[in-house]
Amino acid sequence: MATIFPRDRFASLLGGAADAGSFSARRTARPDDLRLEVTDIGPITLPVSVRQAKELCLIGRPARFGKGEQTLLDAKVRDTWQVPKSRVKIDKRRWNVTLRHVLERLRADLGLPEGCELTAEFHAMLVYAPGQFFAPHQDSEKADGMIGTLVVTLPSAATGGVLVVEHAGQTATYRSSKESLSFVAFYADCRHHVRPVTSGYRVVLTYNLLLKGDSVAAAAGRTDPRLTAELAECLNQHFGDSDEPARLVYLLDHEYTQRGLGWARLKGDDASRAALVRAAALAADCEVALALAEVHEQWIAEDAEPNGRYWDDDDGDETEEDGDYELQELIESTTSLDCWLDEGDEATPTSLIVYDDEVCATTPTADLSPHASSYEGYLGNYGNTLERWYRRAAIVVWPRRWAFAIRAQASPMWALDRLADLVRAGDVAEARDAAAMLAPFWSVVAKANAEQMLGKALTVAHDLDEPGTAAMLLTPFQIEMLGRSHAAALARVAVRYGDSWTRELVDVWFGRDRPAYLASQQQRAVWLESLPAVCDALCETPEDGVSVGRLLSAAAWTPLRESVDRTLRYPAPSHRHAALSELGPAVAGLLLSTANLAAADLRDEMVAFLSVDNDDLLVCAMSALRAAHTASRATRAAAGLDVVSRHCAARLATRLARPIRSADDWSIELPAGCHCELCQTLDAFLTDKARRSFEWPLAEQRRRHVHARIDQHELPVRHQTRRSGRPYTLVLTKTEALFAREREARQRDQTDLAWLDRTSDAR
Ligand SMILES: O=C(O)CCC(=O)C(=O)O
Ligand SMILES: [Fe+2]
Repeated sequence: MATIFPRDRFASLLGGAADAGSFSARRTARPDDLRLEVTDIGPITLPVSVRQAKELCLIGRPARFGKGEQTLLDAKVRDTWQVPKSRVKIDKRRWNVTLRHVLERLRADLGLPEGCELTAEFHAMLVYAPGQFFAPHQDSEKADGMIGTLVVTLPSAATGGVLVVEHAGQTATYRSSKESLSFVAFYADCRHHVRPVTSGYRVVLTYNLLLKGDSVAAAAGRTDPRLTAELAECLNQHFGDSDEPARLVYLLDHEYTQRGLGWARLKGDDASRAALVRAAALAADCEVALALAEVHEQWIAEDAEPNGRYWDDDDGDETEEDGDYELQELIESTTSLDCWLDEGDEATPTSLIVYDDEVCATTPTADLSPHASSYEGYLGNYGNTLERWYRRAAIVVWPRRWAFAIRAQASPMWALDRLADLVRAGDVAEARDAAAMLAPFWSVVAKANAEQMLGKALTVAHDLDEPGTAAMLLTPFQIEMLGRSHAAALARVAVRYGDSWTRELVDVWFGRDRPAYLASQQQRAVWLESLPAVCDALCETPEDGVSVGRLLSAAAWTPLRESVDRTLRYPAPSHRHAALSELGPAVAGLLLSTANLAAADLRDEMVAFLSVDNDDLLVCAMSALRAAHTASRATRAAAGLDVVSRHCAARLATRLARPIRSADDWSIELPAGCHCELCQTLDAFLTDKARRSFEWPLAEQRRRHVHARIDQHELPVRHQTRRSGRPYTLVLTKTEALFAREREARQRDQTDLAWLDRTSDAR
């Protein structure tokens, strides 16, 4: 026998409990209850005559429909006449009594508890001539408190024009009456359509349905104590006595927009179920929140027989959105929650993924209509897959003893605020205990908004006065998030917990254990450029910010030097130089930081690294000097940049002192790399001053090796293959670029040297 999990029993008890309200309902009234006049036409007689209906069409305008924020006109979606509102006059005295009466019954039909009230706000008068219709759609919530739509159909001899309303896989159809006024109400999350009118004219008044009063509070008065106790028992079993924080997420049946979500405004059965869940939670010492859920399901699906009809019959039990596939097996479902409202409707920004073993629902998600879907067709291992996204509302329940952990998972920022509040109130011990509860999940949840949380986290970590918990709180962050605004808090926390604690933290922030791709080179470089400002701020803190700054810069140097070393090994000179030049500002940032911090050891190490005789490194050094140029002369000197500048100048001068290549010197240097017999032949040709071209019979593989060597190092040599004879002949020709490049290099050196002369006073 399959086990029934407590959470499933919970959902099924709730399913049986509700008053079985419907998502739509109909009531009727006598035609004399409506006295309606339209300007220029006069009183409308009921049943509506064809003559008056035609007159209404003549003064009508094509009706628009809402799509997102827009209202559109498209006769393929909505084809009906709308009579201008200003022309419609209804005798209110009589009509309001009828409406109140009808709405009171519809309230009950729709499963809304006594004690709350439905009111209707006139929206539009519509006339459907033969052939006119309105394709499937969902009404937008046009006002706060709007929970549905009321359609009042005037009696007429029309046929067709059936109103079809769908919700959670169920369909209701409403034909208009020849004699009575018909009132159809449905919730705003129902898809509905009007089928084409086949003969005569269909005339309706549409209303926005508003809910007055608190639907959940009204239902609360009528909850069955026995059922509440059973539900509470399910909660106790679900949570058991384990120490792991857990939730129960009960998915409701109706859809809500962010604007429309609120405890007081739950629709239909959701209201009475929510009242029960709240009562059971209270009995089981749990807390609750209302949330919006996005459910993503992935199914294995199979192509189905196409049925080819546009207007589906209502009695078919398959209500697939387009009927061309059938669901076979659920591969995966993920539920994420946002927009968390506690019992007082107070909102907490949330972004939380919940696990399947904490989710339950009375109506399975697959019975609802997805707001998006994509059919992948055949996909490797799985065959055809279908992905669907649904929006549902959810009630989240958790034991009060885990309140802090559960809320912290939903909103880490809230957790930090709460810890700060506790500290401020003098409850440091309680704050410490609460913070310790975050340990199992903090590194995962804090990553989401880490950037905005670092400042608060530093302060809280300091105030807890507990090194282990403080380190746990700070571990999820990355060095690139640290800005000058964090300096004071960082210095304070470092002084409080000491050197080796800080060193450990800084290492983690630099991603010692983090895959390299997580912090891109680019982000790191930008951060290094900002490091002097961070160090400035650190130096200004009353605490010992300088030693933190030294720790940071020392930790930054190792990976930066490795980047430079890696870049030096790029074979193509153009890439190598571009990348080395890009690293210059980061190198400058770090060097300037050493000046602020008087970190002479690190400075000397960096200066020595930059001052070796290497033409490639010169590119990086020049770029660093240019980037640091805006710093004051004293700072540049303290950063050792004057030494770097002198080294570059000397190296440039040496290079410029070399004789200019004579016009008949065609020798080219082949960079080291390969010593194979082909490369030796190639080298002999390249270094030969006199030879410009070389005809070299070579088989394909061997030709390819030679090509690769030439291209890899961007040598000024053209390679062509003459496709005659066997093997083909590789024709190598040294190009004029050899001379052009040398001229350009010399010019660049001159410019650089002149710039150094202008900008340095030390020479
Ligand atoms: O004409 C009807 O019955 C429904 C009209 C409608 O769906 C709307 O105005 O949004
Ligand atoms: Fe509608």
